[in-house]
Amino acid sequence: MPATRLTLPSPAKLNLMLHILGRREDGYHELQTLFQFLDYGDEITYAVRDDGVIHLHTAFEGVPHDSNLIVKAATKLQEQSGCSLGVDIWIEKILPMGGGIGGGSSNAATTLLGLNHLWQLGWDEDQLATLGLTLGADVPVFVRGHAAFAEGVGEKLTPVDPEEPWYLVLVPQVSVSTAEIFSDPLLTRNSSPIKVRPVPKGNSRNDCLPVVTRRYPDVRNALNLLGNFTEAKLTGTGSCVFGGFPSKAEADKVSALLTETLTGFVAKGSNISMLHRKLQSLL
Ligand SMILES: C[C@](O)(CO)[C@H](O)COP(=O)(O)OP(=O)(O)OC[C@H]1O[C@@H](n2ccc(N)nc2=O)[C@H](O)[C@@H]1O
Ligand SMILES: Nc1ncnc2c1ncn2[C@@H]1O[C@H](COP(=O)(O)OP(=O)(O)OP(=O)(O)O)[C@@H](O)[C@H]1O
Repeated sequence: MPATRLTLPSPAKLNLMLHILGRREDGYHELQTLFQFLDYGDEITYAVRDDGVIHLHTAFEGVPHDSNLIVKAATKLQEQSGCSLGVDIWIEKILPMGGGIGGGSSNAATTLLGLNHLWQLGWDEDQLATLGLTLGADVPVFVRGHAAFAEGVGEKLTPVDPEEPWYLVLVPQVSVSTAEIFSDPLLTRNSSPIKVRPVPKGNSRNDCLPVVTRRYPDVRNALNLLGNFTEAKLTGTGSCVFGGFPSKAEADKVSALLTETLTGFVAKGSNISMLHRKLQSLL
C-alpha cells in the first residue's frame, strides 16, 4: 500500500554571497549567488484526499489561502500532471516571512517533492525545478537540494560543497519585500561576473546590503552587533543577518549575548538539504 500521509522538513537557505550583474527586460535581475541550506526550518504534513480538493488548514497572517506558495505549488502540480487526487496540508511555521531565508520558496519546493511522492507522479527533478521556477526564483535550488552556485535569476545551478559551519542567524523584527529592494534606484546592478570556479575568496559581499541597511535601521543594527564577533552578512534581501562559527558551542555563546536584544537561532550549515536526506530515507 503506498503511503497516504507524510511529514517533511522545509529548510531555510542562506546566500553566502550575492552579486547583481544586471537587469533583464522583464525587470528580473541577473545574479551570481551561493546558496547553502540550514538544518533548520518548517515542518509540513500532507494527507492525500481522493476528491481532488487542496486544503491548507494552517492560516497565515496576511496571506490568503490561494496566494500561499504551498497551495499554488500543489495546484500547479495537480493541473500540469492531470492528477485527480487532492491533499490536506498542515504546517508548523517557524521561518520568518520576508527574512531572506527563503521560507516561502522552500515550502513550495517541499510541497512539489512531497506530492510527487504521495500522488506517485514519477516526475523527475528537472520537471519539478522547471515548474518551481514559475513560483519563484529561489524554488529550483530547494527542489535540487544541493548547495549551489547560482546564475541567471537564480535558476542556473552548479552544485558546490562549501564548508559547513554553525551559523548564528539574527532575525530583526522587520519583513523586507524582495521586490522593493530590487526596484530601488540606488541598487548596485553592474557587478562584474565571476568567471573563476570555485568562487575566489574576497567575493563574499551582498550587493543588496547598502540599500537594505539604508532602509532598515534594525538590519544595520543587527549587522553591527554580530560584526563584533565574526564576519556578519546579509542573506538575500534580508532581513536576516548571519555569521559562521567553527562549533555550536561558540555560536551558542554569542547567541546568548545577542539574543537578549534580538531574536535569533543557531543552526548547522548543510550542503545536502534536510528535505532530501529525509526523502532519501523513505526510499
Ligand atoms: C534575493 C533572493 O532571495 C536570492 O536568493 C532571490 O533572488 C529572490 O527569490 P524569490 O524570493 O524566489 O523571488 P521571486 O518571488 O521570484 O521575486 C520577487 C521579486 O523580486 C525581484 N527579483 C527576484 C529575483 C531576481 N533574480 N530578480 C528580481 O528582480 C522581482 O521584482 C520579483 O518580483
Ligand atoms: N508558504 C509561505 N511561506 C512564507 N511566505 C509566503 C508563503 N506563501 C506566500 N508567502 C508570501 O511570500 C512573501 C515572502 O516570503 P518568504 O518567507 O519566502 O520571504 P524571504 O525569506 O524573504 O524569501 P526570499 O529569500 O526567497 O526572498 C511573504 O511575505 C508572504 O507574503
